Amino acid sequence: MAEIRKVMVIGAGQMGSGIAQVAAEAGLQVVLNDIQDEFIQRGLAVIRKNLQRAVDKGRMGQEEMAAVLGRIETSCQLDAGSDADIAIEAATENMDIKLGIFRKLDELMKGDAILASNTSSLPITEIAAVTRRPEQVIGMHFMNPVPVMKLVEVIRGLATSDAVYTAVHELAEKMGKTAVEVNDFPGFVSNRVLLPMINEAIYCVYEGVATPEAIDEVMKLGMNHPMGPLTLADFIGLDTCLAIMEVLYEGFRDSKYRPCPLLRKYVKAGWLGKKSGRGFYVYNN
Ligand SMILES: CC(=O)CC(=O)SCCNC(=O)CCNC(=O)[C@H](O)C(C)(C)COP(=O)(O)OP(=O)(O)OC[C@H]1O[C@@H](n2cnc3c(N)ncnc32)[C@H](O)[C@@H]1OP(=O)(O)O
Ligand SMILES: NC(=O)C1=CN([C@@H]2O[C@H](COP(=O)(O)OP(=O)(O)OC[C@H]3O[C@@H](n4cnc5c(N)ncnc54)[C@H](OP(=O)(O)O)[C@@H]3O)[C@@H](O)[C@H]2O)C=CC1
Repeated sequence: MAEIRKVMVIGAGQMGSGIAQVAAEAGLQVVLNDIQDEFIQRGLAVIRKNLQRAVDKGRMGQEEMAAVLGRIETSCQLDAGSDADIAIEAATENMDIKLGIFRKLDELMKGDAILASNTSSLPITEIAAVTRRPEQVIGMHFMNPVPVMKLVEVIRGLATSDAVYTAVHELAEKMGKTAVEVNDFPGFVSNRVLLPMINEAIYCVYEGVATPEAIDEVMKLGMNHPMGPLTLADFIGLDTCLAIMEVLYEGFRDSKYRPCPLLRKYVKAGWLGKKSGRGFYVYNN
């Protein structure tokens, strides 16, 4: 396959902005897309802040920072990235939204472009099936915060070709990450293991076993987790956590994956965690 030089990132939220940042730092041309310019500007502000911190710490020169930012073009129109070699979709965790985006990408992008999704849990095979190029569709699952976390889970859909897998594996390594190959099952590996633990921690709050602070303290001091599960849930976004639990529950039809009612209640209340200012904790963003 031809070398990947240009990337379109769809969704400028916490994941999309991080993916755009590490891609531009790796020397790739980037088009960052979202439905509203306001979200793109918010994503760019986070990228600038991260790069400025690297400059302040002497890890990056001012000129390099300007060059990285210069490689990021922005647009609210998907066709601005139609000549990119790969699209990495990081829009909201909702199947209808993702299917709509992949249908459009399939129409717009050049024939040999790879279409990747950063979905946390949704089936890659189902996303691929709405395109005319299912062998070029793949999961490229970065971890949050993208500039810091080393892993990219690379998910093969049923039809994903070996050449596309290899190209995406190499791209992840070029972006300074370690790629791990996983097959397409609900929640893949990362969230099949992580989210039931988070959901169980929420059940502990729901059932009055302990306060959120106490639960997080147990897991930090007792299990050496860098963040307690409720802080992590707030960090991921409670809407995303609920969406992942729903995919696990519906995908396996096993009651062990039922989302905690308290999680549903918080999401209905708009308590989405750090990004909305309130979840299990309160934040001054
Ligand atoms: C839901 C899914 O589909 C999959 C997922 O992503 S699940 C979530 C996976 N992520 C995790 O589990 C994260 C768990 N938490 C951690 O690893 C750590 O708490 C953390 C890396 C986020 C912060 O680390 P810390 O040591 O507690 O804090 P701190 O010292 O402030 O930060 C360490 C470094 O990370 C950087 N950093 C922290 N948060 C950051 C962010 N949001 N964006 C960019 N950089 C960040 C800091 O600038 C700092 O960099 P330097 O050392 O170069 O200065
Ligand atoms: N949060 C996490 O820890 C992780 C999340 N992921 C996955 O990454 C994806 C994004 O998550 P995250 O960044 O946290 O979510 P955010 O809510 O922070 O960002 C999603 C962004 O996508 C935008 N968006 C929605 N629909 C479209 C569309 N049709 N076209 C372009 N942009 C759109 C949203 O705009 P608006 O606000 O208007 O809806 C928002 O700006 C999800 O699939 C999630 O599961 C993967 C790994 C970790």
